[in-house]
Amino acid sequence: MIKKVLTIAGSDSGGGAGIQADLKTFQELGVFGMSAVTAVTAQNTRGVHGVYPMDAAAVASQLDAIGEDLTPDAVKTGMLFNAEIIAAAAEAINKYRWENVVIDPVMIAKGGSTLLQQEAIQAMKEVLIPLAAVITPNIPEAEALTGTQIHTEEDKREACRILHQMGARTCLIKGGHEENGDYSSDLLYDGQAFYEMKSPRIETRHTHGTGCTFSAALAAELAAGRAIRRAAETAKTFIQAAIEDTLEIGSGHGPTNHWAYRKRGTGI
Ligand SMILES: Nc1ncnc2c1ncn2[C@@H]1O[C@H](COP(=O)(O)OP(=O)(O)OP(=O)(O)O)[C@@H](O)[C@H]1O
Ligand SMILES: Cc1ncc(CO)c(N)n1
Repeated sequence: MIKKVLTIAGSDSGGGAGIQADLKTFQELGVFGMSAVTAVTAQNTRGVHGVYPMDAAAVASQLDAIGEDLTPDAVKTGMLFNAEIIAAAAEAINKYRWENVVIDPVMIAKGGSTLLQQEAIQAMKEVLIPLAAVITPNIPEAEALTGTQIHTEEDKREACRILHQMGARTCLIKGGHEENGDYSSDLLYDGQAFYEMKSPRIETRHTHGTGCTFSAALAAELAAGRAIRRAAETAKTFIQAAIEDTLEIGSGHGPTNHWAYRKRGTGI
């Protein structure tokens, strides 16, 4: 049976993040990708030139079109931009009873551009986080959502506990932004136990779209029926390969290599 995964996210004209990263990742992991576009961004490896959000009604209409015909086995959200679009996403998830919901609470692009309005953070906490099978913040996003500061391992654990109390069934804080030089370590908490996934930090500037790619891989694996830890481990292996096997595209922060994981597995 073909598994279907829906991404509700923004378009990245540069092809490395957003909807484009999600659909490429879904394809690589053997699931059928679908998308509801929340915003069009004009972006390349040097930065964001423009952000053009969709009307929330246009997002709702895309979600209804999918919901009436093509039940997804997992859903991921990325850039949602404002409270109205967050409400439209939450409404569809509730209405169609979609499961395996991965919330990647995208807020700011690596160059500093706003991908989520500050005043929408409250809406994310109230209507979206309670629907999350997994939430995958990076460290600044976890800080913004919990109102804490994360410096130590214990700070990360505390942020995970808070996000779990807010209603996310699993919290997975990504360590790409950590100051610690040797490892990139992600922390998973399911309300009972902590589970750390650690990989050697790769020295590179080509990390555009790492978060989108990671959460898309996680959603694809959940759709395929994997348990959360196993899905997260595959997502970690997928992103490690994608960063390591660099493409050297563009003059700024280039995209990751979405086909590196498959290439390694099959010897292509
Ligand atoms: N230099 C690196 N070496 C190894 N792994 C990395 C590196 N940078 C990020 N990662 C991994 O990539 C995944 C995404 O983490 P990150 O914290 O970069 O997400 P993000 O900030 O949301 O990304 P983006 O906003 O660019 O989409 C995590 O699994 C993290 O451990
Ligand atoms: C559209 C979009 N979504 C997410 C990110 C975060 O990487 C980005 N840069 N652009």
